[in-house]
Amino acid sequence: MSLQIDAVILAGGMARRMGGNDKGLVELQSQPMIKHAIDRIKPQVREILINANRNQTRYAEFGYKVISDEDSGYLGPLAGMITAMGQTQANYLLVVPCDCPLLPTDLVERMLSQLEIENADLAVASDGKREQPVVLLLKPELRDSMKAFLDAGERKIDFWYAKHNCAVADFSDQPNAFVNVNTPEQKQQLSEAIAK
Ligand SMILES: Nc1nc2c(ncn2[C@@H]2O[C@H](COP(=O)(O)OP(=O)(O)OP(=O)(O)O)[C@@H](O)[C@H]2O)c(=O)[nH]1
Ligand SMILES: [Mg+2]
Repeated sequence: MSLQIDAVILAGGMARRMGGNDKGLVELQSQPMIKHAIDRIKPQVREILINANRNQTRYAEFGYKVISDEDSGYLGPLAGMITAMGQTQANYLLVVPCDCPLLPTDLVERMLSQLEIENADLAVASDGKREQPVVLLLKPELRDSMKAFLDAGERKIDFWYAKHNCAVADFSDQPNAFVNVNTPEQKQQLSEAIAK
């Protein structure tokens, strides 16, 4: 039986730098930002879960299951990840944010390959300069470890994955794939770059 991989798209943040507007629904090139991420990820996984803490009805219109953080205190991205880890029955869970519209089309393939080469528990993507802590491929069994970390009051993802055997998947050949849209200015810049 081949490996099953599901994805969660994190859209559960407060998006303060976007003026509090729900970032996944903010439009880029006439499409909600999350739709760009869905289009990149859909061909690469079995099922998509959308993680959102508001506008759940609107997110459901994309046709995927919408899940909200088990802990509704806006604890950060780990809160969305742990919720999704408890819902998937797949062998691996891909985690991506809703605000990276140009994600690699070979993201899963390369993350899984690096994870297997290193016999690791999870993989994190790197653009060659920086690790992308919200772009992860992980085993759902890591849920207990993440729970203990959150229960201890810890919030930083990179501190959590440093406790595990974590492979780094190198995407330095496509550094723009992880361009992150956090502000209206960044949205405008990306819009102009795509139009060129
Ligand atoms: N489920 C969940 N996801 C979150 C939470 N906070 C951030 N995220 C997600 O994590 C990813 C990276 O977070 P940021 O880009 O910093 O997003 P943000 O916190 O909404 O934005 P700022 O308030 O401007 O920092 C995004 O996909 C967010 O939707 C949270 O409390 N719960
Ligand atoms: Mg961001």
